[in-house]
Amino acid sequence: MSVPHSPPSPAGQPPAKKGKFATVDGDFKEEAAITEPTQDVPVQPRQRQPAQAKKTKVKPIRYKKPVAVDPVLKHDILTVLGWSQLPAWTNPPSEAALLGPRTWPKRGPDDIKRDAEINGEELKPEDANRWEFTESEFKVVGLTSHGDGIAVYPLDSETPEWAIIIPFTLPGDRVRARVTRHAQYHSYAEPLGIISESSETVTSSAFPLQIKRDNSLIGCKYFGTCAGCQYQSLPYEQQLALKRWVLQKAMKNFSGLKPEEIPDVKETIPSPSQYGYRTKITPHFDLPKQLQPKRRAPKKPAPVKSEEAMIAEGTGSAAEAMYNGQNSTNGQVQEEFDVPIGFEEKCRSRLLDIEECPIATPAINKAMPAARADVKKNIRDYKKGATLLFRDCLVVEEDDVKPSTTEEQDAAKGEVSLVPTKKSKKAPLQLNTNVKLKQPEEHICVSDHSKTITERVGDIIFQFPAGSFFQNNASILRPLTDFVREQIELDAREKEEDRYLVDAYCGSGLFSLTLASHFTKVCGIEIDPASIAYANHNSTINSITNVEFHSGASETLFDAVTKDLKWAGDKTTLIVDPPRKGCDAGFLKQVVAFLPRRVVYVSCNVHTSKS
Ligand SMILES: C[S@@+](CC[C@H](N)C(=O)[O-])C[C@H]1O[C@@H](n2cnc3c(N)ncnc32)[C@H](O)[C@@H]1O
Repeated sequence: MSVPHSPPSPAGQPPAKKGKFATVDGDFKEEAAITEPTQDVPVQPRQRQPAQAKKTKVKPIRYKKPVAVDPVLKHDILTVLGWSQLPAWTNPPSEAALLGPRTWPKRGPDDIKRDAEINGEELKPEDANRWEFTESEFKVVGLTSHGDGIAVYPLDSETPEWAIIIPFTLPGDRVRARVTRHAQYHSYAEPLGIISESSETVTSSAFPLQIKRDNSLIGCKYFGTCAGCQYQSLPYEQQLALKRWVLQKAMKNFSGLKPEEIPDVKETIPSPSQYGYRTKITPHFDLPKQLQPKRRAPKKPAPVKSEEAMIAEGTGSAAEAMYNGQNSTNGQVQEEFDVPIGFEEKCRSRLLDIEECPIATPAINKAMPAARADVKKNIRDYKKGATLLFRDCLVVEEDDVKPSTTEEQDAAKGEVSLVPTKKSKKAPLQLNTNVKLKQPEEHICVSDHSKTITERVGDIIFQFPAGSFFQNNASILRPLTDFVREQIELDAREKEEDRYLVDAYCGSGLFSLTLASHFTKVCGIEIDPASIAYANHNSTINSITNVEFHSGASETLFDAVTKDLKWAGDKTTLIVDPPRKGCDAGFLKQVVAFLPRRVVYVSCNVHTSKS
């Protein structure tokens, strides 16, 4: 997560004072994906089977014409290839040139004959001339802002330098990789093994950092295959340096600021925990092909039976009966489906079966086996694939969610009524305002989107719907909110009775409530009504009385602030923490018109903090 403050000067305004930018680490190294090497160094790139051990079926390389080139990736590639290559970007090689036999190393007729023999296949005459790509050696010379290695390969005489993106590799690595996909301006390859690894001494203008792989640091058995994490093979301080470099590049290349206006990027603030910190994960699963609706056996009208009757005759739950006896255990042997439940595999569009996720909290990892087993056992009950929710939650002394009662009863009990989350159509929840954390603190895992989650940041307790946004790295929340407070630097000339804070995109009130004691009045705005209801509830349970929360789009915020609240810009601090896509242009226009005294911009995607 990047936390720059003092945003770039908006168009038409005097340049922003040269400020400081900092990154706070703690993203899901999205954040968020190796095998046994072909030779000496274990990268954990994908297991390469000895030729005789397995049938080798080389899939044809896919060519996908991209709709638009990611400008950040384009910049990273051209920095490696040299900007003299820019003309090639306006006239990219054709599909035929990319896929043509002269482009990539060829498998000769002997290879094809050998493979056919191994696979027990008959060699057809046309196969003798069939061209297929095999793997090759690549030297990695750069790194994309998303953490993938960039190698350069001579495509043909017209394109002597062509970029190959190879995940899990680092500048300085010599690797074996198999090209799997071409895009219009570069190709993707999956790593097969490291031939020689990056060394500390390697730096270049395209990659100015000194990094060195240390595979003993890898804390997850899926690292190198799962698309979730990129940097586990690097010492943590080098991961932090990489994050800072990404922010520096973004400021230089995408902020629109003149070089003299570009702020210094401070050292990345480390996350107190590097594993076991993530409080939410959402693995998913697809239905096995055999169970997908069009493949299911057509429904026959079946006599309606009671659930008890079905249980008595061993046909399981009513849901199982939907599929016309397909699920019957009545004398038939059921086909077992080992459904992968997890995250996308890097380089391949398929799911990886994840039994544990070491970056998630212990409570989440404890809950995963039973939830996974339940899905696998009851896979026939699902009509389609789904995403599972695992969310870490502090245990409160009493059950915090109570059934809806009358308003008077609720008022008498000191309860506030909350609107249901967008996804749940259930009756409004009633939350207990007397929230006491179980001592010593205990964590559980919650999977129901409509349930209430409890977290603590310093002395402040936060509750929010399990299905709504809350920062995912609990260990970094105190340093993050402290950092934001330090950046505000209220000065003595700001009268205590005249200090206002606007928290745009406030969620369930994280910044409003952790900063409220420094301001006369605080106003938070958030588009998700459920989060707003919980923000109000959070101010109640923490006895914070100088905050008000409004449900609505931040784009409409300043009308309320200037007309209704009558707060002046020069007395108001603005915190902006938008979703990954960044702020809407209308909102930014209003910020410029309002001219707040200071702005703290919290961002999880530095590349959308431009504007
Ligand atoms: C990155 S989260 C930040 C939430 C909060 N500041 C926190 O740290 O917990 C962004 C929030 O913006 C909300 N949001 C998205 N679009 C919005 C809009 N147009 N106006 C107001 N809020 C919006 C989302 O619901 C989400 O809660």
